[in-house]
Order: sequence, then C-alpha cells, then structure tokens
Amino acid sequence: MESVQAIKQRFGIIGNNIALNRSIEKSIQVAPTDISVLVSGESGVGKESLPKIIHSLSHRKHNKYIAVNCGAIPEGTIDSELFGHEKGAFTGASQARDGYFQVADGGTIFLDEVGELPLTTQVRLLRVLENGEFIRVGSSKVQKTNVRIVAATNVNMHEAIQKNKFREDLYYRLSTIEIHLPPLRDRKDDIHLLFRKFASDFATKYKMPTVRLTSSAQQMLENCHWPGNIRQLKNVAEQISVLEKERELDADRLREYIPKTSNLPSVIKAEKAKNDFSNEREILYKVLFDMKSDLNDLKKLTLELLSNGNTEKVKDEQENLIKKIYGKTKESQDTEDDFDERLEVLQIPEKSSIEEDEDEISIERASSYDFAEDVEEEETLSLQEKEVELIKKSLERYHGKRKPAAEELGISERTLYRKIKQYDL
Ligand SMILES: Nc1ncnc2c1ncn2[C@@H]1O[C@H](COP(=O)(O)OP(=O)(O)OP(=O)(O)O)[C@@H](O)[C@H]1O
Repeated sequence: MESVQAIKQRFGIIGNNIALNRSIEKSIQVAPTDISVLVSGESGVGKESLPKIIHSLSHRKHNKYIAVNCGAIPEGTIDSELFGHEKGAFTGASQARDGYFQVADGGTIFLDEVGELPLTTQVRLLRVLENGEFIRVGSSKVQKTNVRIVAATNVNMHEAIQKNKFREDLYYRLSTIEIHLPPLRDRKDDIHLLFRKFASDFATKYKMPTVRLTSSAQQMLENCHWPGNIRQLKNVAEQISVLEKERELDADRLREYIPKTSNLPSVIKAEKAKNDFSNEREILYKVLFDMKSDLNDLKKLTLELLSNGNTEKVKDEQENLIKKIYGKTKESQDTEDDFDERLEVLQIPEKSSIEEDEDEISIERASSYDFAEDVEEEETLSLQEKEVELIKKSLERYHGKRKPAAEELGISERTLYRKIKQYDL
C-alpha cells in the first residue's frame, strides 16, 4: 500500500496536519473497495484530490474517472447530462446522447457539490446506487451500469435533509464512509507551509524572486480566519507575488492583501452589512449587475416563449421570473393588458410556424439554450470585471456565505455558485 507521504507527493498535496493525513489514509484504505464515499469540508479545503486518489488506487483505475460539478449544471439539463437522453426526448434533443453514468461504466464518478442536486435527480441517483439501474431521459428502457460514486459537499447535509432539500436515504447511501477535510483555520501548522509552496510556484510562473514573510507576517497569516480556505490563501499568495515590489513582507504590508473579513471572527452581524453599498462606484456596479441579470432573465424568457409558443403556459410556469423582470404578474388584473403588450413586443412566432422547420429550429434553439449561460462571457471585459468585483464584495460582506450574498445580488445561489467557479473566486 502506498504511504500517505507518497500519495501527497503524487497528488501535490501540501501539509502535515494530523487530520489531513488521516483523511488521506482513509482514502487509501477505502480505495480498493467499491464503497461510496462522501468527502465533506468547507469550500476550498482541497476536496477534489481525494476522489482522484480513491480512483487511482482502485481496480477501476484503467477506466474512466469523470468529475461532475452538480452545482454548475442547469437544473433543466442535469438528468440528461448524468443519465443521457433519447432523440426527441425534449426540444433540442436532435440526437440520442450517452450520459456520464453510461460513459463511466467500470470507472468512477465524482459528484462535486452533490447537495445541489435537484430532488428528481436524487431519485434517479438513489436507483443507480441501489442496483446500478438508470433510465435515459425520454426512454422507458432500464439500463445497467457499474460505477463507483464518490461525492463531495460543502453544505451541512443534515440541515439540507431537515429542510427537505436532500433525501435522507440518499445521504446514507452516499456516505457509507465519510471523509472530512478540516478548514484551514484548524490547520494553522500548515498555513505557512502552503504559502511558501504557492509563493515558490508563482515565482516560477511569473519569473520573479520568491516572496517571503517576516515572522510577524507569518503570525498574522496563521491567525486569519480564511473563510475561503486554501483557495483564498493561494489567491493572496498570487496577488502578493505579482503586485508587491518588496520581496520580503512584514505584517503591515501583508495586511493590505488580506481581505478584511479573513481577520474577523465569523460572527459579525451580516445584517449590519446588508445593502451597505457605501460609494457611488459600487452603486453603479450594482445597477449594471442588475441590468445584466435582467437581460439574462429576458433571454431565458424569450427562449422559453419561442420553444413553447404557448404564452399562457409560459405565464403560469415562469410567473416568478416574469414578476422579477416586470415587477408584476399576470395576477394583477389591471396589468394584464400591459403584460400581453410586453409579450407581443417579443414577437413570438405562432407554434405552427415554428413546427414547419422543427429540426432546424430545434438545433438553433438547443444551441441558444446551451449558450444561454455562456452569453455572459461575450459581455465586455470591463463589465465582467465589475461583476467579479461586486460578487467579491458581496461575498466578503457575508463572510463567504453564498445564500445571503446571492440574495443581495439578486441572483440564485446556483448562478452565484457558477460564477464563483467561473471566476475562481
Ligand atoms: N493540501 C493542498 N496542497 C496544495 N494545494 C491545495 C491543497 N488543498 C487545496 N489546494 C488547492 O486549493 C484550491 C482549492 O481546492 P479544491 O478545488 O480541491 O477545493 P474544494 O474543497 O473542492 O472546494 P469547493 O467545495 O469550492 O469545490 C485548488 O487550487 C487546490 O489545488
């Protein structure tokens, strides 16, 4: 059996903390079995390494390893991504497609952010876990697969179960063995070690001498709260490596690079910070951000109308979205006409005219859907930068807590999650 030390070297894992070593040891022990494993721990603690270790030390190592970020896939397509679909299963399904569970047959699937799975997908997943069976979207034929599942989560699953967001039976199936990775603040002994490694990597990358810390700066680094854990520490090391003129930093210089919230206890009242957009620039960003969010909502609604053609149905199904965009719903009788007028402005083609060229339009629509999330990338860089800044500020205000930050930004937690990943925040 490979030693913990050898595994750390192979997977580039830095640290000597006892809890970290125990987590790696557990991964090594459980690898040769087919037992489902749940890796838990806050965001940024390094959960992604453990499923890779488990797969590479298992008898499945020559087969596929697929990592799926459940939080980043839109709810509407997740079943098809995971389990595949038949041709014509839904608008845009111009071809049958294999899902990850089929592609990874004989291998391992890593379900990152498993707590974000919609309840309907959880039912399908439970079935795969119980007897290896799954059904493609739009099919009635039961298929079999032999996949080992390793899942990860940074949410409190017991809380999610209590709030009926996660099925208890699925949780127990997934977490036959649970491996917990400690937050960075509980691994103080590793903080400076990690910083040195990152500083040395960035020095090589940017072709500069390595930055170093005085002992007072080291102490400060170790006493930070680090809500974003190792990911945040890595970002700080990169910023310092690139921006700092001096190659040795004392505590005063270091303070500039440490997000204020990292130094504060996590219990600062979020309420106090709420909507505290204290200067004009932030207000402007907020307005731009809201506009962009509205634009994306409109795009979504338009696509929905184009593919559905049935305005009444869309009005019913997208009531919340319509309310968000226009501030009113069809329930407000006196605004019904206004509402219809607005829909007319979108010039929705009659369904019959859409159907004439169904295949062609479906493909077009499908690609519009596929890119609905990516459209954002086409916006100008400066707007994107402002968006990143706004998200960062909001996350800082709420000490990395996505729920209140998403509420403040007026976007869903899922979208915020995607953006955090997209911009590596
Ligand atoms: N022990 C470590 N040594 C070196 N780098 C590490 C270590 N742990 C984490 N990292 C780095 O920190 C970053 C975040 O790690 P990772 O993506 O695995 O976190 P995570 O726990 O999966 O976060 P999330 O829940 O947000 O997905 C990565 O760049 C990873 O390479």
